[in-house]
Amino acid sequence: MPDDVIFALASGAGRAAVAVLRLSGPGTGAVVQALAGRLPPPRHASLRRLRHKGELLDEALVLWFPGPASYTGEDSAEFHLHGGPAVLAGVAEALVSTGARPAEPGEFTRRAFVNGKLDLTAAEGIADLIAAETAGQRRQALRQAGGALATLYEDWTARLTALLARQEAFIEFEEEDLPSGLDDAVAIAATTLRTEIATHLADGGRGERLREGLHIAILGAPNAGKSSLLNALVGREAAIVSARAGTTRDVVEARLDLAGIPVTLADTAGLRDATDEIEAEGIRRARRRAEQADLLLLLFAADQPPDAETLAWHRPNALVVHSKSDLGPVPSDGLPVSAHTGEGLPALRARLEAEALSRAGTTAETLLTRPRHRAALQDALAWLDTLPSAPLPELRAEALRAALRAIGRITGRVGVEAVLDVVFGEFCIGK
Ligand SMILES: Nc1nc2c(ncn2[C@@H]2O[C@H](COP(=O)(O)OP(=O)(O)OP(=O)(O)O)[C@@H](O)[C@H]2O)c(=O)[nH]1
Ligand SMILES: [K+]
Ligand SMILES: [Mg+2]
Repeated sequence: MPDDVIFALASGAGRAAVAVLRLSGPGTGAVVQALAGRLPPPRHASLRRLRHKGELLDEALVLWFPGPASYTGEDSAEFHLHGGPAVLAGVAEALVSTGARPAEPGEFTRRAFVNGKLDLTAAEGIADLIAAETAGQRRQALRQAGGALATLYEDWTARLTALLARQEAFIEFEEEDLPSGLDDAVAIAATTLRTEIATHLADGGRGERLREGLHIAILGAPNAGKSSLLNALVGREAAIVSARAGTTRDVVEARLDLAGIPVTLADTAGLRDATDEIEAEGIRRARRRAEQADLLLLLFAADQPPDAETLAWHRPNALVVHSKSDLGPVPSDGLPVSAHTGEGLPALRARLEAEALSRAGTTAETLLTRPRHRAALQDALAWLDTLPSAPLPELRAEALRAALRAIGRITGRVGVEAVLDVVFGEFCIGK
């Protein structure tokens, strides 16, 4: 258990009207007293003069949060200072001279986890909430920080623990002492659990995609109007547009918010057999980006015949867009769009929003959000899958224990020891 007092700026860096400095650790009360005199009443903002070596540093609001009813579970405090660099430097220096030290990244939340204030998924939710750029991300992060995933996984953990307890009892006691069919009951309950975990996993990666953002790449022949379309969709001149074929070389990225889902839209080099070394590298990058993208926009310009290079990218995740629709009639197999007149842009945007919503999370469900959740649940599922064919009760118990450990890795609460209490507490077998 760490007993040093840590401190950090909780508000953003830079000059500001108010800067919030946060402290945590068992010695926090003494540190606050050293700077601010007597402690304010718990959880009430009090105006205090902060002094160090006789010098006035600032007049600040001081909040005192005695543990365990604090964010970290430890004694904690906040100074709401005037947000100037000299004030912050002076207070930081004073804090260090009292023995406090600057916090490591994430250290407050880490201490909260160590003190049982939240599980790992809630801690991840808090990190995601701070990083959230769109409303969709914010909703998902808030749900996770509020314990939605923890509740789901803890429910599974509790049920697995109960199953393991029964399975252990089956091994421990003579069969005639137990209700008949107990082993079958374990098998049936395990199958139900298995189905729930499998359903949770079969989410199409929507929660992860909402957290990480969706990648859309624009592909097409040189001069198909890719850069013009990117600029039109994001409403600024993000990429260079010119009448010369082969203008774009590097992948040009712009961020978009589509129905609350963060999207990185990538403009790429026009696809063709390039002889120019730099252009050829640009086309390699375009192809690499296209391979990684969640969605492809294939551009075919009304004034050019469809090119084989772009047609080759016709895949299930590709949308056909007929660009420069102001220049003439276009086929009906795609979306007509003109970056010059704006024709078709609202329809394209609506289509992209629908595609984004179908691929990324919605607000109603509790979705897993990180590859580590997925990996651990797949591991748990694989162990549950061994149950029906495991020839011995001991092996079935081992499989249940391994599944429990896998889910315990997600929440950070492994808790396999708890099973012993359940075995001898829940089962009064009369021995
Ligand atoms: N009439 C018309 N011209 C367009 C439209 N979109 C782009 N253009 C023109 O087409 C030319 C090429 O546009 P770009 O956006 O640079 O095309 P690109 O596909 O990015 O080209 P590369 O980067 O060279 O592969 C420019 O002269 C644009 O002004 C459109 O919707 N209508
Ligand atoms: K061009
Ligand atoms: Mg371009």
